[in-house]
Amino acid sequence: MTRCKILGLTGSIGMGKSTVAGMLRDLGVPVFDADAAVHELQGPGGALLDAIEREFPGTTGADGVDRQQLGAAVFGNPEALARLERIVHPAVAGMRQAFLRDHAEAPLIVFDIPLLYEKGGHAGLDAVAVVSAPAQAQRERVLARPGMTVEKFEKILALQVPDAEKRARADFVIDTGTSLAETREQVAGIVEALKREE
Ligand SMILES: CC(C)(COP(=O)(O)OP(=O)(O)OC[C@H]1O[C@@H](n2cnc3c(N)ncnc32)[C@H](O)[C@@H]1O)[C@@H](O)C(=O)NCCC(=O)NCCS
Ligand SMILES: Nc1ncnc2c1ncn2[C@@H]1O[C@H](COP(=O)(O)OP(=O)(O)OP(=O)(O)O)[C@@H](O)[C@H]1O
Repeated sequence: MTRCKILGLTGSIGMGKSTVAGMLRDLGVPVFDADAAVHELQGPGGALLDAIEREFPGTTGADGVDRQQLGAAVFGNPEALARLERIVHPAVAGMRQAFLRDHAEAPLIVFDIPLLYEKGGHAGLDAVAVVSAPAQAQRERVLARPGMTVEKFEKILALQVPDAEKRARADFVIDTGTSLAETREQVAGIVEALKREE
């Protein structure tokens, strides 16, 4: 039996990573979603609420973490963000290992990791795919989201490895500046190539 292959999926804010992750799931590929893991850990009854409340008093409640408030505390404050990451990242890594154990029989699995290049999460990956679109499309998508401001968007962009660098480092670039059908075709091509490869 050959070992299960692991593809890392990443991309900057608004580049279409969640949409592409959905396309991969439609093709039957198990996808571990790091963002969903964070939401679970920070949601109602989440395992990290006590630790977050101790470090950032007043940012949690019955509904879990107040993401607007915690985001305001950490985006633009590197020291605070580092404190939050020390709480969140080890817990996410544990969930990822459990997912891998649960899907060890699959020929291909995907780790959807928004901050793969920022936080150096390459270990153990066979390849990385970066989801990318022109900067103008990214900006329009992000600013259309409820609760997003130009200021918040720019703070987040400043924290992320530039798209051009991600593209240069990736094994595959998935273009989401085109139609959904064209993107779906690219995704299917990558899945086939990885499954074929020894
Ligand atoms: C501060 C929090 C609560 C804000 O939540 P909110 O729903 O407002 O934003 P969201 O999580 O959707 O992030 C918005 C954008 O910021 C980026 N971002 C989030 N955390 C970080 C970070 N630590 N470093 C750089 N960019 C980040 C995301 O990739 C995304 O592009 C949340 O981002 C968080 O807990 N971050 C720390 C944990 C982490 O590193 N998560 C990233 C996925 S593992
Ligand atoms: N060809 C395409 N491929 C992917 N998404 C597309 C495409 N064309 C338009 N879109 C739209 O762009 C948006 C991308 O949002 P999505 O939530 O997938 O981004 P994301 O990278 O996961 O964002 P974030 O990192 O901020 O969570 C969606 O509304 C999607 O419908």
